[in-house]
Amino acid sequence: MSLEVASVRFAYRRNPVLEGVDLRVAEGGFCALLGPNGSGKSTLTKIIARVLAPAGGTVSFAGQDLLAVSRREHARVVAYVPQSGATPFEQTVREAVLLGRTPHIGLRPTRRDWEVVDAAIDRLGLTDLADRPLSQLSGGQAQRVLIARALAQRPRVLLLDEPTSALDLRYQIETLQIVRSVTREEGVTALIAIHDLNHAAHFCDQAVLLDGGRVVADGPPAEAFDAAVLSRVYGLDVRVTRGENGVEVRPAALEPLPATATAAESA
Ligand SMILES: Nc1ncnc2c1ncn2[C@@H]1O[C@H](COP(=O)(O)OP(=O)(O)OP(=O)(O)O)[C@@H](O)[C@H]1O
Repeated sequence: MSLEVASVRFAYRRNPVLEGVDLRVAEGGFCALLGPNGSGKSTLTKIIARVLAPAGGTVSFAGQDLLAVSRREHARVVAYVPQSGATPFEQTVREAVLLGRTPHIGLRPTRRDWEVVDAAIDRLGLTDLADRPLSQLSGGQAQRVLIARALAQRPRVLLLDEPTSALDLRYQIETLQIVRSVTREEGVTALIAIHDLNHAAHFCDQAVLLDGGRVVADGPPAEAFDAAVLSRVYGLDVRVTRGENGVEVRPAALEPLPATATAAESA
């Protein structure tokens, strides 16, 4: 059982963005979707989330065609955390997270639904903010609400589009730990668009690198990260080191600088 994307093509008007993308994430896998700005990461996650329809290709999970099932069935399988969410009116955190239960709820939420909601709120460290309106949250707190909503959905596939972009260091790490534990403990399959190559290498078991509308590297990060490929794709000279702590990517410009005389010394 796996999430499979095959030959997916997409263009915005006449601007082709995805030109035959193939990838496969094993059930319970945690896959990083990497690539420079504009390489199509968001577009691909939106296609899997059915926000956009591809011009061609297929998306399936466990053999089920995710582009053909009903919206409700799709929402039972796939949860999507967009880059940022609309905060329409004075909805509270708890009400916003309850929206994640929509595909499971009958006429009204049950006690069990509220338990799942409160557990997701607790997991994202939002308990103290549960009754606060979304309009009164910081950017990072609002981002954590979107993640809690996706977890409350209890999906089989979790798609996250740069979910840590507004988070401080502690919550970046905690969020990635949470997603990893959801994959490990609950067998959820996760695909995360992310810019930090080192976070991807540390937390994910697969890295897929997009460039020019195609997949140019795919595999365990330690194998997929190649200095020559990354340098070409990002247009920046990078070094890749492999040590006890796994693989690490560093721009050559961040290598220690040669010692230079200070202004005071040379005066
Ligand atoms: N709504 C849109 N209309 C037209 N072009 C778009 C639209 N959304 C994105 N694009 C273009 O499609 C390409 C891929 O964008 P996408 O947002 O998928 O890239 P990305 O890899 O997620 O980028 P980033 O790292 O900056 O978030 C870019 O060239 C972008 O300008």
